Amino acid sequence: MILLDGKRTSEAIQQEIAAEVDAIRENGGKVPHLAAVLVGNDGGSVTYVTNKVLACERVGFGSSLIRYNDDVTEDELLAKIQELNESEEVDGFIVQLPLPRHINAQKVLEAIDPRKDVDGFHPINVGRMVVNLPSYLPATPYGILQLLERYNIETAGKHCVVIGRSNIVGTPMSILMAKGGYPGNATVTLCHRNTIDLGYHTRQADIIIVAVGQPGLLTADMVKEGAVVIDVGTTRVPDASRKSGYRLRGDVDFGNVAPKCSFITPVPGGVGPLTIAMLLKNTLKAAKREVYV
Ligand SMILES: Nc1nc(=O)c2c([nH]1)NC[C@@H]1CN(c3ccc(C(=O)N[C@@H](CCC(=O)O)C(=O)O)cc3)C=[N+]21
Repeated sequence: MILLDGKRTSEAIQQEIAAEVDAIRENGGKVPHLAAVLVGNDGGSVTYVTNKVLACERVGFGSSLIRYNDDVTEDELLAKIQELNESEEVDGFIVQLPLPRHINAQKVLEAIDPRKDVDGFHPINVGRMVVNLPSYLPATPYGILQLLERYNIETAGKHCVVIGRSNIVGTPMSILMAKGGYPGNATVTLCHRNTIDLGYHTRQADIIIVAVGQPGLLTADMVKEGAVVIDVGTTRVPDASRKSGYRLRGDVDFGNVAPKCSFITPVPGGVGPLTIAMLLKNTLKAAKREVYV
């Protein structure tokens, strides 16, 4: 069993990005700038956005964090997005999800200029991804592709079972794994809450990618010997023995599943850190006008 070290892989990618930023600066260019819009005080969201801003500093990007209370109006948010769309300084920005219920998240995402949509959530970027046009890939699936590639995991002709059909992970992941090229060329099954007998599907899988947010969903009896298991879940569960009062749990029963695997990601330290690295990568591409020329 080989642990897919997301933290180390993320650091390697961030070093590559930092080297490019140094080169841009030495050539008198403008360093990339990422802005993040955060609404409310949800613990997870604050942690992720803070990590994103810290990562920007590490690689030499400019960054700004724009915070609002839960009671911000949709119009206020849309006005800020307009400003970020027009900003000469900001190359890319994200609006952290989830948003409060009184705000139409889809409307907000569609207000983002696709050229600055470094999350890759705008329907234009999703559509371009599907038909193989240059686009910003959503950071979590993009990070998983990097992990497969950097560990030289064979995907062609393999049976890949994706569990979860969210817009930001499961659905794009299933599409990307089925595409031509490496990593890709897999035979893909997309499972979700209406799937009958999930284990029937997962037991046939060479690669399982689980993105549900249900701690311990994937158990050892559901996994074939030698499978590759990618755990996207990061649910906070109460833990009185921790200073923080919680710990992170993935969607995989790691202790029992890991011994059966050829490769497996831990939580924390697996997919999460890659998500941040690939957001930076997309911001670098935005600054270099690589996607939309
Ligand atoms: N517009 C938008 N874009 C996102 O990319 C987005 C979002 N909204 N909303 C929430 C989800 C979740 N997400 C994570 C990012 C990093 C970690 C991460 O770094 N996790 C660390 C641990 C962090 C900790 O200690 O809590 C790890 O797994 O090792 C996890 C989850 C991005 N998301």
